[in-house]
Amino acid sequence: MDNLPLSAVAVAGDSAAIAAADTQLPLDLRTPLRPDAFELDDEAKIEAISGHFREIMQILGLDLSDDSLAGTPRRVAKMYVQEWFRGLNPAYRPEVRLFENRYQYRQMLVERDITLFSCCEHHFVPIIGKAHVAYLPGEHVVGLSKLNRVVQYFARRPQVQERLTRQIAEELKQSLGTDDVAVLIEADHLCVMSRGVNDTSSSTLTAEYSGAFGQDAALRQEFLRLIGK
Ligand SMILES: Nc1nc2c(ncn2[C@@H]2O[C@H](COP(=O)(O)OP(=O)(O)OP(=O)(O)O)[C@@H](O)[C@H]2O)c(=O)[nH]1
Ligand SMILES: [Zn+2]
Repeated sequence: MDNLPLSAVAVAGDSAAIAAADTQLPLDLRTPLRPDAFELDDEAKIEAISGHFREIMQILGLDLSDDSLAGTPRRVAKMYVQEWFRGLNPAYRPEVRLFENRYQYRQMLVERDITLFSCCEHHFVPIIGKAHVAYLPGEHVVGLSKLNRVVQYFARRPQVQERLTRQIAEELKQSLGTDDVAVLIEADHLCVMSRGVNDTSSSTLTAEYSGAFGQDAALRQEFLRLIGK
């Protein structure tokens, strides 16, 4: 399995109907995935990726018999499947539990400075930043940690920041049962910082305002004030 060619991985799922990811999102917001994306289980993916990463290291001229390098292919494969790209798998989509809004809290609720760790899908290097999300509660409120979990689920994929921002907003709208949602992401892209233009001071801000946040400039201003912008 270690050296399973990529073509074999591709052929494996051609005919099977696989639980698709992101079916709750509009087509244009879904992360582009192959139909056979979940044919291999996590362990099989780790084995296959280890083999390919070993080849990459060998091509670079690294001696894999060295103690420090020997375990790297498997370490990288585990990191990809179990951590960095965990959010590709709909099995890990967080369950967002709602509670009755028993105190009739009607003002905006903001969860700010949510740690965001993602991966640039163009260069496969980290995107590191913060997400701020807000919503206006109706009859229900959400457990706070679920807001962080939704951010993390979509962040743990190969991403572009624009799609990440809109995926989070759309998921929150659906799971909270309201259009009144705001998402703002500020992030550093290692592809900009460490290579190419090598700019270590610029950062990228993206925002999505829907429902009342889209219509009411004062509400948007209040959100920006609360997150310190
Ligand atoms: N819009 C957008 N672009 C991104 C994001 N992450 C990386 N990029 C950009 O994707 C672009 C890829 O452009 P290419 O010209 O194909 O790649 P490249 O030759 O490596 O480009 P340079 O980074 O300019 O060296 C670069 O301009 C990146 O800065 C993102 O989240 N959103
Ligand atoms: Zn990049």
